[in-house]
Amino acid sequence: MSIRLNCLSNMARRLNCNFSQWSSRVFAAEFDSRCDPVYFALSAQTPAADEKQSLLFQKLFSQGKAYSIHAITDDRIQRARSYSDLQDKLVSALPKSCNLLQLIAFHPNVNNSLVKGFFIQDALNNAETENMLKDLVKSEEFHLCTYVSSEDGTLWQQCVWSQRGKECTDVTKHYITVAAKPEYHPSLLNIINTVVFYSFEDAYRVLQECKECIPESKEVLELADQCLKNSTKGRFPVIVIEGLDATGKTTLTQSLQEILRGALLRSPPGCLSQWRARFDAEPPLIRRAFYALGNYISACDIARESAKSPVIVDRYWHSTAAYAIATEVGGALESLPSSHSEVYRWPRDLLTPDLVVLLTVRPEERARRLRARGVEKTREEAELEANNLFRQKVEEAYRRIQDPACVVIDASPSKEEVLSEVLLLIQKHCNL
Ligand SMILES: Nc1nc2c(ncn2[C@@H]2O[C@H](COP(=O)(O)OP(=O)(O)OP(=O)(O)O)[C@@H](O)[C@H]2O)c(=O)[nH]1
Ligand SMILES: Nc1ncnc2c1ncn2[C@@H]1O[C@H](COP(=O)(O)OP(=O)(O)O)[C@@H](O)[C@H]1O
Repeated sequence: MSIRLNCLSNMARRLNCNFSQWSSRVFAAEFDSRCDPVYFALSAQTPAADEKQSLLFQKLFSQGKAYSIHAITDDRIQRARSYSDLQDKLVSALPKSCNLLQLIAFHPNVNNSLVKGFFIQDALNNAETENMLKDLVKSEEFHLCTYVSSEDGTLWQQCVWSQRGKECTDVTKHYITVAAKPEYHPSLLNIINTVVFYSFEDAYRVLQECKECIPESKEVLELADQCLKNSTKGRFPVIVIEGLDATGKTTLTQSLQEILRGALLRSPPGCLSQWRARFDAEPPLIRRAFYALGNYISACDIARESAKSPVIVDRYWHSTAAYAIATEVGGALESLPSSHSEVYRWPRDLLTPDLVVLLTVRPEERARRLRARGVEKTREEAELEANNLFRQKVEEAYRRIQDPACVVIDASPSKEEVLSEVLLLIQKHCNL
């Protein structure tokens, strides 16, 4: 089967669907964030013998008809929001006979090359599925493919894409081949300046790009404009208390404020509280940029207050980075970036605290305290409750952040015991 690449590339260019971005990528179809994805790639030529394809066939293509769909717009805000909307639409509209997998298309070892989409297995080969997907493609900038096996059992991808209602009628097929498992889980390519931000400018730029679609961004940017980008810490110590919900941060920080006669601050700062729920509803790119700017605005308050007294902060950059990394990185705990990875690097332009204390509590004790407190959990905390692996990833990401690293404290004992241990720590680290 000769592949008419030239024709396809010309057509792709005409349809603003840069074909080469697909043919040179590896695809990772993830059944469950707890196990390794299945990796495959497109091949312009049919390899002589590809016995491994039968494994691929078993895992991905033997469950009825298969499709893949990706948002292809170059606008990262629109792509992030389209992906989030697409997920909601697929979950609600796909026939029950379908199995929905996350599908990542990426260039191995190229940061930010990752395009997220979905792989759909339709066990009953339901015509309704294809019609529903084609309707989706007609309304958005999506790249829709179907997968077919020919008489000799080889697997092919047929691309059917649309440019807002103009469906391409000429389909071309590409041979699918098994791809080697990359050195790192592909989600690691999507962390730096996509879900974790290492400079004020990078976070600020994301919200600037949101001004049209999220008007509240303008007010957040105005507050960020008022903060000094490189806030310099005053002469008094700055102590950050970190930990999952219900580890005792609020209780401890209030006691520390009284005893040290200090200022008690938090991130995101109170001035952003009114918009928190609004940005929590946005995809990670936007949400994490919001929390990142919250840290810079808090840093401005910390700089001012630390000129007058010790400052205690309830959550700061460790929370922002740990939750973002743990949410983004799929696969087992081992998939997390290694301890020396640059993703754990403190932002050079963010005020650095003198001491960061990470409170840890046994899961059952934490659950007891959450119940006792009775406060509504954030979506992320509900996820922590349900997903032990996610909780382990958040805690491990906290521990891997350096400069400054967390000092880990077992916060299971009584409030008084935890308080006295942390006071000793502060005395030792901050000469207070
Ligand atoms: N503060 C903060 N929270 C984040 C961030 N990223 C995600 N979150 C979520 O927001 C939740 C905590 O929000 P907070 O306002 O700190 O709630 P809280 O009442 O201080 O939580 P606890 O005091 O830990 O119970 C976390 O459990 C995460 O689910 C971040 O960068 N900063
Ligand atoms: N050391 C402790 N031992 C027992 N209960 C605690 C302790 N610290 C806090 N609590 C209780 O656990 C619940 C959660 O504490 P809180 O300070 O709100 O945690 P966080 O701010 O980390 O979410 C509260 O009801 C609080 O009274």
